[in-house]
Amino acid sequence: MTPPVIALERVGLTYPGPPETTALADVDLRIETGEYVTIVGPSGSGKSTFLNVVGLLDRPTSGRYFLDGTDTSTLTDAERSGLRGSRIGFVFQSFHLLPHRTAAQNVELSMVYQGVPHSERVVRARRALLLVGLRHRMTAMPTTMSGGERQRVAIARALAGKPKLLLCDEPTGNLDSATADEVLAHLDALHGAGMTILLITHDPAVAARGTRSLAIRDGRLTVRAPRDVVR
Ligand SMILES: Nc1ncnc2c1ncn2[C@@H]1O[C@H](COP(=O)(O)OP(=O)(O)OP(=O)(O)O)[C@@H](O)[C@H]1O
Repeated sequence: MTPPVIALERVGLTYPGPPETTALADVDLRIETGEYVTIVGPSGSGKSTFLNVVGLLDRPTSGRYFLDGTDTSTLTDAERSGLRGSRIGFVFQSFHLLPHRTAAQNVELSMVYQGVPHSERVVRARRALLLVGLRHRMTAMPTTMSGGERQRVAIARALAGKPKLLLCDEPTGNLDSATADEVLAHLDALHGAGMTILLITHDPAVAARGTRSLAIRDGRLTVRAPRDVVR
């Protein structure tokens, strides 16, 4: 049987401080392949902390986290980095593109760390950029691109690494609402093609795009209504 992409068992994270702060408490969550899960919460509710744990950037201080069936608590930092690079694609609010590289180079360079040979990097980058509708912008510099185009490059970059999980942190936070809709439509299409997506946001309208929506408050997850009830 295929393990869930994500399984969190009573995961908690307390920052030592001072003052000591419990940012995540007793989080249980399973995300199966192909789900589109959104987590919505106000400022300070624990969204970044949650994302950092799921993205293997921070270690929980209690509980266990399985990624694709691997118990991440038993891994060294180097093993965690390797797993992160091979399984997770990140999309951030502020795009994080290299300003002096073309769209295609930005996507290609993301695969260097994974050890993908140059010729394959070129092919994969092209394919990923086509997938997000950027055939005509492959050689453009990020500074000449709109916010929506930049975010689509960032999505292409995340996809090129062939991740099992796409982790999106406020992916539309820097975009006007029409552009945000375009980017969300691309995420819908990726989900339709089978990608597993976990998206964190403070915006309930963005959260409603997921097929399963959870709320986070004071570091605790609670269930929200599914997409067709929220809309
Ligand atoms: N490095 C840290 N050390 C101590 N406390 C922290 C640290 N990072 C976050 N916190 C605290 O943990 C709690 C959760 O913070 P977190 O950044 O995860 O929330 P958030 O929902 O992402 O907020 P925002 O939407 O404003 O980014 C808050 O009380 C915050 O002050």
